[in-house]
Amino acid sequence: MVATTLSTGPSTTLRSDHNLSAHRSRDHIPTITIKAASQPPQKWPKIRSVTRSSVHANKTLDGNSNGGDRELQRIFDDAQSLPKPLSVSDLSSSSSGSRLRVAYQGVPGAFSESAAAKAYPNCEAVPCEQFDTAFDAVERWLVDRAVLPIENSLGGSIHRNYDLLLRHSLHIVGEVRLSIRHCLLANQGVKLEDLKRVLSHPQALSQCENTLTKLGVVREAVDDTAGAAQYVALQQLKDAGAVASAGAAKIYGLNILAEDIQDDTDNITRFLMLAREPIIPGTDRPFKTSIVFSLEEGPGVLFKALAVFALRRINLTKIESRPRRKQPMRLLDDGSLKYFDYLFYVDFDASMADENSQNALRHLEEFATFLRVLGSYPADISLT
Ligand SMILES: O=C(O)C(=O)C[C@]1(C(=O)O)C=C[C@@H](O)C=C1
Repeated sequence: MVATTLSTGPSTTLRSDHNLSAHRSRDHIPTITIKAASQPPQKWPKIRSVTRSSVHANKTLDGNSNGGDRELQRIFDDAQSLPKPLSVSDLSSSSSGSRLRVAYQGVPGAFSESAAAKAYPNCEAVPCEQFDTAFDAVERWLVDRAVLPIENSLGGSIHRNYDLLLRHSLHIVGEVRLSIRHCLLANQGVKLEDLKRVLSHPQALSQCENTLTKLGVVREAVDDTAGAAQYVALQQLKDAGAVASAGAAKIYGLNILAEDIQDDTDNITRFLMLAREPIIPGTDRPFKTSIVFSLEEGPGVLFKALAVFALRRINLTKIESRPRRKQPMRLLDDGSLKYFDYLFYVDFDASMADENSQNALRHLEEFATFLRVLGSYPADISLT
């Protein structure tokens, strides 16, 4: 028996136990839950330390007399296991030669899993129940990276994930763009006209708005596209379908009723790769940098902030504003009430190794009330 968690909407979470005997091939794939973060799945080495400093603190020398060689070996082993700054070469494999473990939200067959495979072709993709769990898994050294969808060409920004970037202190070390091709899946023998409801991730449902409206089905939001497919299969639903990938159809033994059902053929999602340590930015290839900042109230302040880039001919590729959660309202010096303090997330086409970028951020720092560099990383210039 495996516990599967499906969220049926923003506020309700449905937890049900399913017998996976019909799907034995997936039994071995551990999905990380919040609880599992403190009890790693058995095939992973037991992780005792969770921070860089506690890694150091745990390494004590053995004072035994016959331990000279052993001691040296241990020091050597310890040195090998200490975290090293990531370099660009770490983007496709782990420096120790072992497979990089990449956490993603969802179950096998989710688009985030494909994004992990695109970014790190030989990685071990580790399914997590929630994005928070994926972040946690990196922070607790259970995995090496997390993958996070951040924006989509049809649906726009994934706001919640912007908030997560700020709440955690992981670094952006890469990005990938993935072409998202949605299929309508159902159990064998179920026809299009039998469908009364369709389950999927809210982003996926909104990307297929036109098709689903034409079908006149009820839409039900769940945690991820592949999770929807898994649920439809496990429950052997006859009146429900799932919007998910062709890969998910294969994994969960579903039939593809319709292909490419997204509103636009070119449906692209941009994912970010996150790590505990930043990579050393280079200038040998196109780099992007992501920052977040806040500003004082006043006319033209945002204009001034953006000018620090324009003056240096730095191209901005994205700007997103989000209300500051902890301080939604505050009193200004003149006694008036300011309703929302905003955080501005900006991506620009330059590496932090460029003096030009460093000068721009130094300039911005002079008047920003808060500034954080989220990461400087190689731009994904591949065709999706
Ligand atoms: O549900 C999935 O398969 C995901 O990987 C999540 C997600 C998203 O959050 O945007 C990823 C890509 C698609 O845009 C639809 C859903």
